[in-house]
Amino acid sequence: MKIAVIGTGYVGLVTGVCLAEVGHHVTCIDINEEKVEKLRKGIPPIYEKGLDVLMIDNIDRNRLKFTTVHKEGLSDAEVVYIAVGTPQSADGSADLTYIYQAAKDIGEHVNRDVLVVTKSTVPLGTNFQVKEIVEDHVKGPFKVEVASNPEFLREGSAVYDTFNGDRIVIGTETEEAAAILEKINEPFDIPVLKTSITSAEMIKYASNAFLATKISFINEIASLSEKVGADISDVAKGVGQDHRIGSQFLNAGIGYGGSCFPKDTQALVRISEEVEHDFKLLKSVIDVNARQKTTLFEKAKKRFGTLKGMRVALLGLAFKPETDDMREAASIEMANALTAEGAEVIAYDPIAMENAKKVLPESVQYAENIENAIKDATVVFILTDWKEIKEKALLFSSLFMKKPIIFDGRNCYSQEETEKVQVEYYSVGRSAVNERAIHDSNKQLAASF
Ligand SMILES: NC(=O)C1=CN([C@@H]2O[C@H](COP(=O)(O)OP(=O)(O)OC[C@H]3O[C@@H](n4cnc5c(N)ncnc54)[C@H](O)[C@@H]3O)[C@@H](O)[C@H]2O)C=CC1
Ligand SMILES: O=C(O)[C@H]1O[C@H](OP(=O)(O)OP(=O)(O)OC[C@H]2O[C@@H](n3ccc(=O)[nH]c3=O)[C@H](O)[C@@H]2O)[C@H](O)[C@@H](O)[C@@H]1O
Repeated sequence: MKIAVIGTGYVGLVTGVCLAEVGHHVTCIDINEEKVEKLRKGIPPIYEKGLDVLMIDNIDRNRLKFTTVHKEGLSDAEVVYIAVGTPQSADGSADLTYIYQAAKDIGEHVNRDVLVVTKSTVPLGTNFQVKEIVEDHVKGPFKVEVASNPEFLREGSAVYDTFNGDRIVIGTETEEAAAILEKINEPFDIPVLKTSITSAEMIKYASNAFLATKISFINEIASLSEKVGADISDVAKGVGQDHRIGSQFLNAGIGYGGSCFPKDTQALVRISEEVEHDFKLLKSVIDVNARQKTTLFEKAKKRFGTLKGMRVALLGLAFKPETDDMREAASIEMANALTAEGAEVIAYDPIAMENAKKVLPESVQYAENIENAIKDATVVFILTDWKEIKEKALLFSSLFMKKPIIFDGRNCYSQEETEKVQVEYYSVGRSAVNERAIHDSNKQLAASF
């Protein structure tokens, strides 16, 4: 089938490449010339495992093209996917500027009957607006159908998720539109759920809101566990073993970040307000997450009094491992707080450092490896649980730091591991390790003055 994809971000690019991989002829359109230039050369502008190989292969097979010219991609497309961004507006709602522009672009350039498929996460009712805009701009007696086909991929495993998703949700007004999308997706061999457009739009927000709720819930239990002396790792394991609850998304930490949970939870609260529904639970989820982001910094302040003048190693900058995405990453708030406090920050991330430079304070220094970040640091903060960081941070801290102190926002190590290597260790939802010994020696030191 001839398919156009508007927007070549995480979703659009992965969708385009994977649709080409299963045999469709895909033209990806983006307004960003620099991006398209790279894409044409087979260089993905984002870090996603396995994407480059599939991209090059499908460009070579002539099934995948990239352009900045809408007409080129849209004029003979039978199906057009919209995968542009829907960022958060100042009032928390989803900003639909790019969606409306894409709809206008489609209307102006399609040259036949068309099915417009929205992959972007959009508030309820948006697909009907898209239909109206496309219809208002088409230059012929063409039939316009719309479908909501929300995306559930995770960054870092986007290609894998596309081929191994739990479900494909197809929301349409007609059976014919649903049948086209079913046919397109047949090669993926993933269960399809057909719904109305509005239900499909809701499924996406409800899924992200539920996952965010799970995270805030376990973070609340973590805070409580610290206070009563329980260990959140054991608690989460025990809770998750009940398969009605499930073990995924029960990792306590420094709160959820990324390009979707923060904006989609806010957007759903705004959607609720518009229909006079007070979504109390979701508002609390958001509040808990905001508080969670500061807990590690507060712990360090409590431990040291002030971090002024201290050299702090920040390990892991991306919002989660296996991605270079810095959107709503915990490292941003942490680097800002540390810098405002007067600390000297030296940061390291295996992949995200170039993107980090665009959003972290200018004074932040960057180390080329973990060893260099840790070497002269007084304290280490772990913010992203990259495999490399998990493997090296504890060992290197114990080897290279004069008095190793780690604040771990991702619970990378067991209490036993840290006890063994004599590192003063603070994590989330568990008691501090070696704290007493250090405090005792501090007391002795103080007494000697
Ligand atoms: N990033 C993710 O993991 C997921 C994102 N989503 C949703 O998918 C949508 C897209 O997200 P991302 O891919 O992260 O966005 P992104 O911001 O990475 O990419 C969007 C792309 O669209 C392009 N664009 C904007 N207007 C255009 C136009 N009129 N014509 C052509 N190109 C245009 C931009 O230049 C940009 O390259 C959002 O609604 C997001 O909530 C859904 C599931 C997963
Ligand atoms: O709509 C979207 O964009 C996507 O949002 C999330 O995917 P993503 O943001 O890529 O990453 P996740 O793996 O879900 O992690 C999100 C955040 O939650 C945090 N998290 C995750 C799991 C957990 O147990 N604890 C926890 O703190 C992560 O560190 C990260 O900051 C969803 O998992 C995808 O299904 C969805 O398609």
